[in-house]
Amino acid sequence: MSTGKKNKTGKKNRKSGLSKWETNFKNFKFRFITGLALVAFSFYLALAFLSFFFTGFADRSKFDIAFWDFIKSAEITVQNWTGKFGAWLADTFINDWFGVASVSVVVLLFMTGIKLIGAKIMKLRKAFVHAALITIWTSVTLGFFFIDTINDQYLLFGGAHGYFLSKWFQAAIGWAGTFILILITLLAYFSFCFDWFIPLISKPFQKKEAKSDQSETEESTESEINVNHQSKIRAEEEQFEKTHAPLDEDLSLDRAVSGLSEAAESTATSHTPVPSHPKEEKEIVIKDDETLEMDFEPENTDKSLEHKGDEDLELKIEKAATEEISDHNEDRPLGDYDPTLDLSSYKLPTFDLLEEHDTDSGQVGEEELISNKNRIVKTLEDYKIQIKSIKATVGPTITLYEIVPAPGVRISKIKNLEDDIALSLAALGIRIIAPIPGRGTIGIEVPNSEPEIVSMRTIITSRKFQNSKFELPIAFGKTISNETYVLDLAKAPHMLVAGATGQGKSVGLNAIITSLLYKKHPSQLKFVLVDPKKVELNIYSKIEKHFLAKLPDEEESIITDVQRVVSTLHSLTIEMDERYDLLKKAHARNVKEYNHKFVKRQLNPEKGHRFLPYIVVIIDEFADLIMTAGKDVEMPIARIAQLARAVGIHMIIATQRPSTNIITGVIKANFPTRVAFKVASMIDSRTILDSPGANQLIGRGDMLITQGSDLVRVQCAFVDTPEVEQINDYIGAQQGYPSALILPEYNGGDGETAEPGEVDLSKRDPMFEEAARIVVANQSGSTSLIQRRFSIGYNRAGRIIDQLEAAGIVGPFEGSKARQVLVPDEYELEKVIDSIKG
Ligand SMILES: Nc1ncnc2c1ncn2[C@@H]1O[C@H](COP(=O)(O)OP(=O)(O)OP(=O)(O)O)[C@@H](O)[C@H]1O
Repeated sequence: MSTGKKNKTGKKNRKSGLSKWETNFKNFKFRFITGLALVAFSFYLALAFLSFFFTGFADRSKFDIAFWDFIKSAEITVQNWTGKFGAWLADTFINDWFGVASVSVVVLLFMTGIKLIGAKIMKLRKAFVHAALITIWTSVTLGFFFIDTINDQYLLFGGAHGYFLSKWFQAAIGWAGTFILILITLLAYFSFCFDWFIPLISKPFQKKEAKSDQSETEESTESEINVNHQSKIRAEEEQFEKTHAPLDEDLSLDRAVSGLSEAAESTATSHTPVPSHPKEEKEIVIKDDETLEMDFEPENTDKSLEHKGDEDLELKIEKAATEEISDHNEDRPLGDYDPTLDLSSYKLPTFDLLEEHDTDSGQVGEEELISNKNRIVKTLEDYKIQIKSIKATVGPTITLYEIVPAPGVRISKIKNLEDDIALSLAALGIRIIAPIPGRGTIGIEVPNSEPEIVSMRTIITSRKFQNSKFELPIAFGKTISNETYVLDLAKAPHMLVAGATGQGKSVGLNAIITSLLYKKHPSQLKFVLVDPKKVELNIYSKIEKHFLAKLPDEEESIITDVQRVVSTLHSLTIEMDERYDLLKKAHARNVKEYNHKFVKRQLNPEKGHRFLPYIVVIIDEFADLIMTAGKDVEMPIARIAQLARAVGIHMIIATQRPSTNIITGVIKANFPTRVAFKVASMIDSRTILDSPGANQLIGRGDMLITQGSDLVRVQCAFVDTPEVEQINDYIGAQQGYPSALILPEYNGGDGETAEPGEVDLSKRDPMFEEAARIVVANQSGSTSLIQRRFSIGYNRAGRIIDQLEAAGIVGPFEGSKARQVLVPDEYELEKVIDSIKG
């Protein structure tokens, strides 16, 4: 106790005036009062300025004396409503400095004031930069236009700054030059600051260009036709032959794959009508139709009928049919499939949705470092441990002191002094790493007296995260050496997160989701969110149509009910099996290879292939779940964890209670990446990390991460709930898919077990035959395939499968695997169908 007290007092005395002031400033009341004062002062200044415009003329002669003489003298009075001080301020700002543009000072004072009070407005740094630019520009511009009023006005519109600067410009580049400069800087400012500005001013030019392009084409087409009519016909004939040449099978399949994704760039570079986007494609084709019909049909037909009357024309009309042109274009080799074209206008969240939290805090002073070093060295000396050198690495919340002990010192001796060192430093959360793997030193981690908050914004904007080539990059925070820590969930491949209540687990989960949202397009990633507490993850329901996956007919996209969790997990195992089948058919080893082949159009969607988004399953409060559902959730989780990495399904499970009955051996064995926030006991730490340490953390996002052998201490990035809300609002406001990604339905296996004898084949589903053909063509008897292909509910698809089984087309139910198809080809199938009809 007494050591602590003494230490505290000592520290207080050592604090410089400046840091005391900083501490006060962090104090909410102090900020609030300062804010109020600034707002009040801004009003005062505004009144002073306003009054100056009316009273400045009357008061102007009084400003000629020195400031103090002016203020002190009781005889001098002014008409300005804000008295002599206000009058003097207004005169100085307006006449001596920036003229009317000085109003920006009032605005800035007001904004700073309300920001300190707690209002959420634009970033002050940004406001200052804009205000400075606007003030300088306005002052020079007014100085330029009112240059002649200098002698006969009490008011300098541009202030002395504007007057002198514009005078200097005029002398240097003349009045025309100055005028152009003023105009250009204004346009540059608008172009730089407002995204709508450049399109707005370039629009009229583009229209003209487009018009002249069109008329040129029309003209040239006409003259071409008139001048070289016969050669045009020949060209058309050749084109017809080309387009009607037998189609390569792959190409025709590719065309079906293409859907929305025709090469967009080709329209930009080529004058030939190449489809880009469905809309554009239509427009271009229609335009061509019109041109062609105009050129060939009415005019030429008529002309030839009138003047020529030969058979050529008939031939020509047929061959100039528009479909041939568009066919020709479709035959062009297609570019890569781009899954993001589904939502082509989707924009990743912008950085300004994230806050910069308290960037000024967390400076570790040299004093603190030296004092800690001395204490460490002294404690070691007290126990007769000599050291060769000591080095400090300052992290955001922790400083690592690395010691090289003198030869002959036993490492275990230092390790045993953990408590003594903690006592001498009067600090919690001291951790000794003896030795630091691969460094040959002993590390002592000491918490900083003023921990820094690592803002999510700094981590997301970091080069390391932005340039990351990881498939599923997670920006967790900063390591002890202040490096951004990014982890690839695709390689993790499953993660266990534990931490006692209030130690930063929820913030950690938000950081994980936020990182992925900042990197991935909705077509590339889906979340399955399980939140038995019902409050933590509910915030993400706004992005249901972009990033969430759920069971069919499920209303809520965030799963809170235990029974639904069980169904969802089983559904995920079905999805996993289906994905495995697809990978097998595609001869791909993992989802990355598979998607690469799909993107390169080497896989045919007609055969059931589809782009596979990553699925990240996040289960919060896993303990609650396992206590209620036990093996029912443990088994599917274990199964997914064992197998799903290759097919792009990754799990993150979080728990407050990392006891062995919750984190069972099966779970632990399949979750190699472990993240521990501060936990209550060393046993908990061992359960989660297989080593102690998590019990010695300092909380508030301090965490240990292991991906196998080594343990990394990371300060988790802080992302506050309002920021997460803003990101969700931003994404939610954009166009999404019609619904969340629908997972295969699972109904406890009931739907799959109808006895073949019970099925009446005379009451076949109208889609029976078509379904049979699809099943045989794909050689896969899966209910969800039928569900997807016909957009029908699970029950109906299940009934069709039962009928197919009764007809001997598919085999019996085989758990979560697709049924075997018993008919080898369509020829055989037709025979089966005929016999049923028979
Ligand atoms: N990375 C961080 N940086 C700074 N402060 C943090 C960080 N993470 C958490 N905190 C602080 O700790 C508080 C509790 O965090 P959080 O809500 O994540 O705890 P939790 O472990 O999820 O608790 P519970 O299990 O009860 O939900 C936060 O409100 C915040 O003030």
